[in-house]
Formats: sequence, structure tokens, C-alpha cells
Amino acid sequence: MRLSRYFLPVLRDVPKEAEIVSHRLMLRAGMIRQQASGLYSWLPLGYKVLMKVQKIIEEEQNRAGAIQLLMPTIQSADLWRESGRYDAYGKEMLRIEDRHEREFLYGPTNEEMITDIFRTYVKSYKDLPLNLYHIQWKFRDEVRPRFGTMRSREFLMKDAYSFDLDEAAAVAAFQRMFVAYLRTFRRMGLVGVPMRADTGPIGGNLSYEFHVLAETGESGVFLDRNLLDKPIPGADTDFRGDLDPIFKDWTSLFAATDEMTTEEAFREAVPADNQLKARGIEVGHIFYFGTKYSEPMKANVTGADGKDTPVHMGSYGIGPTRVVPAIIEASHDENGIIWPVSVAPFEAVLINLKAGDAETDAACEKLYAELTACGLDMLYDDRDQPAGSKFATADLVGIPYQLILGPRGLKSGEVEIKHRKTGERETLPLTEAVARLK
Ligand SMILES: Nc1ncnc2c1ncn2[C@@H]1O[C@H](COS(=O)(=O)NC(=O)[C@@H](N)CS)[C@@H](O)[C@H]1O
Repeated sequence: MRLSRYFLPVLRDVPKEAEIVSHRLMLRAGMIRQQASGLYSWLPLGYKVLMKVQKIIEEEQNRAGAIQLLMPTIQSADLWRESGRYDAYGKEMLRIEDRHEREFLYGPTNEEMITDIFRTYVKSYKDLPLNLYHIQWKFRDEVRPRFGTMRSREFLMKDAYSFDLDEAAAVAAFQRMFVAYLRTFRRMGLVGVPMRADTGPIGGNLSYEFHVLAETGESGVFLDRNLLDKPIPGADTDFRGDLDPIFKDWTSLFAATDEMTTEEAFREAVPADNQLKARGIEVGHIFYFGTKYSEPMKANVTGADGKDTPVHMGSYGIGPTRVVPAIIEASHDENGIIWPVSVAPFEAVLINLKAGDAETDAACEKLYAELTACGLDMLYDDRDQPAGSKFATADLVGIPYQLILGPRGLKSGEVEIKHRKTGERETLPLTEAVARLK
């Protein structure tokens, strides 16, 4: 992408309403724009990151055996009356009336709707286990939206729903998602720590939240610091096998939010040098809630014994529009964002130090074409701007590699590469730049 043809409205000064660094940087880097309280547009650079986050989520959900579909954002009130949540959900629910005065709502979550889909088509235990998921916008009328898209009113959520014949099978489904979540966050450069959690309006009695540690996290968390450098299950994990050993290994060390434990209990349970008290950003939350929805909504299957039985369910959420700021909270410096390559809006930016100089332009065009041709997601800063402002923009928007090319380097047939994360620079022959980056 040529920057002179792109839409990247970076801001020079820090917007005063932004309280935390990720909110400030997302506004300054031209990633989002607030349209109203808790409602954001995702501008091109932010949307590119959001789509890369979404892609990693989809790959790991698919690896774990979940099947993707897409449900509408608007849901019928009658469906929520069947589960009894229509009134119970409270003021967070945005209730809508259509022209025929029929009652609808903007979905805050989809347990009822996915259960309705399931009960329409699945009748036999032979069709289980089943895990269906989608990535869809949700609305929750948060009393205090804040921190940009970290806690917004309209937000994107991956929500998966599992269906099994009995609790044992449902726990195995829960463990498949647990392992998928460990892999998902680590692939985005995040350490997502699983913690015992409350079940809240979703329900059930088994729930884990995945937290990214950051001082701006809304949750107080207590954990054994050995959790932070545990290797995650590999891409060769057999998701059809027994994942209980992995689940037990990851849940044997103490980790809980301050809603689920006390500091005293924590201090007693964890050896002093392993104790870590921190703040966490909840980026994912998984639940097992048995027949809470299948019973009232009559989502039954016929078992091997010929008897009808309500299926055991779980739901598994990740907030991609919260993950993006969480990555920035975990990875930034005084000059701006530092994107892990896996989610960076562009993998590398080519900085032309003398746009308008025929020789430099020609050399940059050639290098840009070669790098793009070998599959790199490239940004080319071809603007007629001073070098300093180009470096500042590249640092602010956090592109992992900066290729810097000007008349001097050109004379010696060399290009400089700067690593955004480490600041380290290397100069190498122009002819080796493609091999170095791909
Ligand atoms: N207001 C919000 N803004 C941004 N992300 C949010 C917001 N509320 C929740 N999320 C994200 O959505 C994830 C799942 O939300 S949840 O309420 O915990 N779980 C559910 O809704 C279940 N249906 C899981 S499928 C959270 O872990 C969080 O990452």
C-alpha cells in the first residue's frame, strides 16, 4: 500500500479524553474514531489489525473442531422469553420495536439463538459432539463505556457454543476450547492466563477467564508467576484425544480474579517468591452451564437408550475489539505501538528518504514491488515529507520492520533495516533485503 494513496489520519497531539495508553495510541495512530459513547468506527489501519486478530481466532477455533457460521445481530424477544433471560438481563439489553411493533433486541450474546438452531436440526446423540461458533457484533448498554474499544457498547465477539450428550463429554468440549484459547492468545503475542471466574448472567458452575496482565487491567488478579512462562500446547495437539492432562497442568497452579478469591487465601496457597498480584484485562471467558438453556428450550437428543435428554452446553467468548487494545497495553513504548508480526497491520514499511528524487524513487519502487511480490504485507511511505516525520509515523503505528532507503544508501547499494521492537538497525545490500524479510 502506498501511504500517499492510503487513509491514515494520524493525530499529532494526545486526545484528552483518552485515559489509558492503548486508547491514546489507537486514536493517534488513526485506528479508530468514536462516533458516540461506546460506539467506534474502525478506520483502515485498525480494521486491518482487527481482521488479523480475527483470522488467528478462526484458525484456532477450526483446529479445535469448532464449525463457523454467522447469526444476525438482531434477535427476537420471544426467544429470550423461552430461556427466562429477557427480563433478567436488565438495562444492558438494547430493546427494539419494529414497524409492526414486534419486540426485538440487539444481541448481547447468542446462547438462545444457537440453541434454537441446534434444536431445529439435531435430534440424535450420534450427531454429537458439536461446537458451532461465529464472530459477530454485540451490543451491551454498558453503564460506563470507557478506555476506547476496551469496554465499548457495540463490540465484536467470537462466541462458540458446544453441545454434548452428558457432563463428561461437555467437560471434554470445555477443555478443547481451553487449549484453543491458550494457543490463540499466544499466537497474538499475548500471555492469556486462565483464571477461575464467576459465571454471571451466562450461568453454569464451571468458568475460566483468560487475562492479559497490564497495569490498566480492570480486574484484580492473583496468580502463581510460574504460569507466565509455561509453554503452550503445540499445533500438533490431538484435539480428539484426552486433553485432561493439559487442563490439569494449567489449572494446578493458583490463578484467580479478586471476585473468586481473597488475598489471604492467595498468600497461603502460593509460595512467597511465586506470588504475583496484578491487574488483568479479560480477553476471553469460557463457561460450562449444562442444561440451563437446553431444558427450557427443549433442545433434546435421543440417547442410545432411546430416551430423549436435554444436551449439555457450554459457551466460549473472546472479544477481538478488546484484544486489539490489550495487545497495545502489553506491547508499546514512548514512541508508539509495537505490533507482534502476526497481527501487524503491515509487516514492513519502506521509507523513501528523498521522495521526488528520481533515482531514489526508482530504487524504492523496485524494492517495494519485489517485497510485495514475495507476499509481504507492505506499506510504502512515498509521501513528500521530511524523514523525521516519516520515522515518527512508522514508530507510532508500530510496523515491525522499517526499511530505510535514501540517496546515500543507494550510492553504496545498501538499505537500512530497523527492528521496531528492539530498535536494532542493520545495513545490508539492497539485493539481500527480500531474502532477509520474507
Ligand atoms: N463491553 C465490552 N467491550 C469489549 N469487549 C467485551 C465487552 N464485554 C465483553 N467483551 C468481551 O467478550 C468476551 C466474552 O463476553 S462474556 O460476557 O464473558 N461471555 C459471553 O458473552 C458468552 N456468550 C461467551 S460465548 C469477554 O471475555 C470480553 O473479552
